[in-house]
Amino acid sequence: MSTQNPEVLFVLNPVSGDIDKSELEHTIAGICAEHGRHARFFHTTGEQDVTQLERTLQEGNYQAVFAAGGDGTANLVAQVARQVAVPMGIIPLGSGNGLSKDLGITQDVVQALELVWSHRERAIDTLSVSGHFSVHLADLGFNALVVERFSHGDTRGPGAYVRIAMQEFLSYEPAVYRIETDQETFEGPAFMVTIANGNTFGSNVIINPEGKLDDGWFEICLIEPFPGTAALGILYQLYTENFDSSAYTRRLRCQRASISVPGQQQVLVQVDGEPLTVASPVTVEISSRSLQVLGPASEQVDY
Ligand SMILES: Nc1ncnc2c1ncn2[C@@H]1O[C@H](COP(=O)(O)OP(=O)(O)OP(=O)(O)O)[C@@H](O)[C@H]1O
Repeated sequence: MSTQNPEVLFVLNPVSGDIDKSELEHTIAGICAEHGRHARFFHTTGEQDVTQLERTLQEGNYQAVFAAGGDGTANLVAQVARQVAVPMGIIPLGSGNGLSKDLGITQDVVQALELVWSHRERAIDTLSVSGHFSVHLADLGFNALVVERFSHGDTRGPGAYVRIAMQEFLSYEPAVYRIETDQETFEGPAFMVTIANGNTFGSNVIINPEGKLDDGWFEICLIEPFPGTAALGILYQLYTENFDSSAYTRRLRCQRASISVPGQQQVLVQVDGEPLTVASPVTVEISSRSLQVLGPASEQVDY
């Protein structure tokens, strides 16, 4: 169907966040039409989405592309949007929606749709984690294991993370990591090692409070092993509250890094919520201001 109105593509993930999205297309299309935009939809399948989305964006003439899902959907849209140079926004419809929170995007779906006609466009950094695109947070260690278990479970939503974390914690043994960055070297045990472009996990844990999405740097945030007496409090904080004042946190700020687990050929890494097994060492590189994003027009936050 041809239209005079600028077209906006919405990438809908039908399974994200355990949210029923059956009425959503109708709502989005109606609100967009009221504001002189023509909404089109791309439904993710979980298979070949990068290739299919790239083709869809190349064949169309889209003013913007919106990820309507969680952080995995935002990662998919970001890697393709960057490739085809179309700005992206996020309609938060996942379990955690960490990147949308870092961008100051409201978690109210209808309000977030205002980004279609009222926004501030900015360029943010992106990362390559052993060749895998990351725009938000990746990690090795405990959280990667929880994400991997979560991905095999049949329940989505934040409650499932907490339940799995509690189960896994009881038998978890922190590994020893060797981290070489362009600034310094660290070697020692860690409970988890987060590679942070952004600040905040979907659970609202601020793992990297000083990080900025557009400063050309990323942070490696370590949570070092903690005594058993502190365990429950830390675990609770990690999945429910801010975690920026812990005595067990260390940060390495850098532009390049290599992370290995001595004695292991392969390691489990979660990248923007997706679990992957990659060869050790894990290499991390930054592409400065390589992705155009649409944040709130009123947003004063310096990200
Ligand atoms: N049609 C589909 N059927 C099954 N899985 C899908 C489908 N479309 C996408 N996926 C999978 O959904 C996952 C991404 O979900 P997403 O991260 O957006 O939501 P979430 O995990 O609920 O939220 P968050 O990451 O914010 O916690 C990817 O693993 C992707 O392969």
